[in-house]
Amino acid sequence: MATQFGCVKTVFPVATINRRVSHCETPLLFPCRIGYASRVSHAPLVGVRVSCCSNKERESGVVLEKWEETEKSYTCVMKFGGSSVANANRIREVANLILSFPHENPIIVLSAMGKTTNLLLLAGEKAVSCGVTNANCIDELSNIKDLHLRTVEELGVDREVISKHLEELEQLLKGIAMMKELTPRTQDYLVSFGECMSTRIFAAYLNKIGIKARQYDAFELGVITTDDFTNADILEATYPAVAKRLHSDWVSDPAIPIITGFLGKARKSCAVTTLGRGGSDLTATTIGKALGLPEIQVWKDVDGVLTCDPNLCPQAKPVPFLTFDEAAELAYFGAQVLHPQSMRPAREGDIPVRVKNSYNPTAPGTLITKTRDMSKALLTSIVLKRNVTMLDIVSTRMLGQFGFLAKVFSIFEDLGISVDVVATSEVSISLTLDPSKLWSRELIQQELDYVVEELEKISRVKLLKNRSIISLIGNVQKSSLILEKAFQVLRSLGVTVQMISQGASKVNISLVVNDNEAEECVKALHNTFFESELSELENECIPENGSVPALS
Ligand SMILES: Nc1ncnc2c1ncn2[C@@H]1O[C@H](COP(=O)(O)OP(=O)(O)O)[C@@H](O)[C@H]1O
Ligand SMILES: N[C@@H](CC(=O)OP(=O)(O)O)C(=O)O
Repeated sequence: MATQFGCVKTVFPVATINRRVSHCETPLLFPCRIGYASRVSHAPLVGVRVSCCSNKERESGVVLEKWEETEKSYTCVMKFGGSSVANANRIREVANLILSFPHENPIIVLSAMGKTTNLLLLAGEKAVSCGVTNANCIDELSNIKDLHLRTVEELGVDREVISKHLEELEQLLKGIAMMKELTPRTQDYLVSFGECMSTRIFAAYLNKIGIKARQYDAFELGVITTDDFTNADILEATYPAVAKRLHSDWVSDPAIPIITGFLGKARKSCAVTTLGRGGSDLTATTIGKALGLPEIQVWKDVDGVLTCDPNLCPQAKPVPFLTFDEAAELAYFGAQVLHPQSMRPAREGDIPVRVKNSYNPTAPGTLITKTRDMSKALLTSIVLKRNVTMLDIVSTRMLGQFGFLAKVFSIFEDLGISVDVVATSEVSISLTLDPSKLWSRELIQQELDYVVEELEKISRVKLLKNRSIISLIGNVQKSSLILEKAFQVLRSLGVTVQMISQGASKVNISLVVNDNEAEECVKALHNTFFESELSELENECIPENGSVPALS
């Protein structure tokens, strides 16, 4: 698969090329075989290619260097989620999909097969109370074993590639049963088996069919994180470490890297960490930034980012273009399709992210870039976050008292609780708390009790549970029109909005309503903004004749 290139005669300045590729108006990056080396890359300048350096580019007068013969290096990251590699058949299809881009040298990031992460979490929970002798009989363990052993058999690869992991997994569950506890650290180690096995199977399969591949565990590759088990943050040291390792392996022995998504290594304890559910997207964008690659692809089971969760609105349509800000907001406010932090490295590296469907590779997908033409955009997507807790906090002191907001937020900071949506007046604040922080049931009540107790020292507090945030992501320059339409819909449903907030990012308007009304609201809003005839005119939708991004 590695393509040798002829003698490269000219090269354009790194920054120019980087800018040109990243800002490529046409989203077709693959056919545009521009030499690429990135100013954000931590890798040495390699892989410069010139097969299609157009005249236009030459005329820009930036021919600077002569290069010796170079071998092509990595060209993009392709991340495949659990649904894309759910069984042997899917693995074959993904391998074919990768092969269908013969001129690319991708870096592959994989999630665990299918629902393996959920099964591992359930197995861990059961192990806590099942007793040591029953630990090897946990149903979820059997399901995981069946799936992985069946897959290696069907693919015709040696079961040795995962047999040690399956044995160790069983031992680990026995250990949890013996200890009768599952700490966040152990939980991360437990779920890491999913990605460790899927990548080993995939790499073995590629090698079997003659494509040279090399498996990497992210925690050995240089993905360094905080010690916040179950939700670790990637640290800066990751970028040079990953770039150095992947680059030197490429130079010494080129092979397609198959890397575990979702996992990292804690800086202090050196234990395995996870990046939060759906964290493989973040692994992909991190690697893309580390190597300064021209494109990051995340392959899912939907035709890109949609106008709404398709489980909620089956009529949801793909959104062809998004900005990093829109995608980040959408992910942060609960759209499962992207990990909330995944846009950060892509934005920092200014690397386009393409969301594609591995079940329907010819669908154009969604292209996420720094900027896009917003002149026709009204609403991009509607996102629902359920089971949110809202706090109404009214100062008991006099009007004009300064420092009230600071005191309130310092209480949240002390408790490590994130706040999602905020609306303030001089003497009152309404805010919603991030439910992902409220991880275990007992802790929720404890935490909330403590928050209220602390806040009551300076204010009157009303705690309102079972609320939902409906986020309207789009062109907030047109907020009057968005709100006019939205409130018409909500009024016709007889729904009272309890809080409204326009994000500083200027791409999001959040509305808080009761949980039991939220779904109906989202469906009606989606119908008005995306399904009616008028909405076709006001919103950007995929054109029928498809002048939208496509892969070569
Ligand atoms: N706005 C949205 N656009 C696309 N998919 C969404 C959206 N909101 C929720 N989803 C759900 O996200 C799923 C894809 O995300 P995920 O399951 O994390 O993919 P993968 O495991 O393949 O990485 C879809 O199957 C869909 O049900
Ligand atoms: N396997 C992990 C990480 C991940 O990113 O998965 P997926 O790409 O299937 O959402 C999870 O389920 O959270």
